[in-house]
Amino acid sequence: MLKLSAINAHIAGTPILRDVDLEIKPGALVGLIGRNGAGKTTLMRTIMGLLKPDSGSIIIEGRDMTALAPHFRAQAKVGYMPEDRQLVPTLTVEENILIPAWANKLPEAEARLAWVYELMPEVEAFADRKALQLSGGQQKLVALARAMMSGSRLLLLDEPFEGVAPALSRRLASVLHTLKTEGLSVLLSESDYSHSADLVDQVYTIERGAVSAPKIIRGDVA
Ligand SMILES: Nc1ncnc2c1ncn2[C@@H]1O[C@H](COP(=O)(O)OP(=O)(O)OP(=O)(O)O)[C@@H](O)[C@H]1O
Repeated sequence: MLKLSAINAHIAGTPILRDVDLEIKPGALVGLIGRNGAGKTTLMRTIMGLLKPDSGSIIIEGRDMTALAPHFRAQAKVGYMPEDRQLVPTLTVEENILIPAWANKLPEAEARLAWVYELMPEVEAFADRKALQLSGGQQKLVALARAMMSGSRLLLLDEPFEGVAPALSRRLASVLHTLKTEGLSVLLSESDYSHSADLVDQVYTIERGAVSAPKIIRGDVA
């Protein structure tokens, strides 16, 4: 599904990612664990094409995406939930969710929205509210819903549990579990194992921009 080979990337002249190899098999839920500043966000932004690597390759579903612009990821059915949510506060929840569909002219937007609402009926319940009227945890659910609009094959979730109250965390975990049973591949970052331990099949750790060999948690991944 996703294969990164020997990725190096810098920000403002400082090397951040160092020789990163990482693979996500179809249907796998993979953790990326590292402390603040370890490089999790930089790695996700690089996979999404928002930061161009200095060297290495990014293969998604067998296609070399290394030099391609971010919108090719949406076409390849990859969705991204940034750590800071990045909702447009003055737009409604539904408008925020539909942004990737409009921006990337995704086909079947209505069917995808229906699927998102089916998995997260609580989001449909506040679909007409402005994003700024929601709690931080509710905004995380909306950011996940928005990522799911384009991400029907692979989802990159940057610290989805960060700052989310326990009840919503459990809800988020249950949605991720359902997505996995539907065959989606997921890369999920966290600063420790507290929420991902029971969820992931495999874990990579990242420290100062270097990613360790994967640790297998569950062996049922293709
Ligand atoms: N815009 C930027 N300018 C300069 N340095 C940056 C910038 N963004 C990130 N960095 C540096 O890159 C390194 C990796 O940051 P990154 O945000 O990828 O880490 P992270 O693991 O996602 O941590 P966090 O959980 O704090 O977001 C850090 O040392 C950070 O200071």
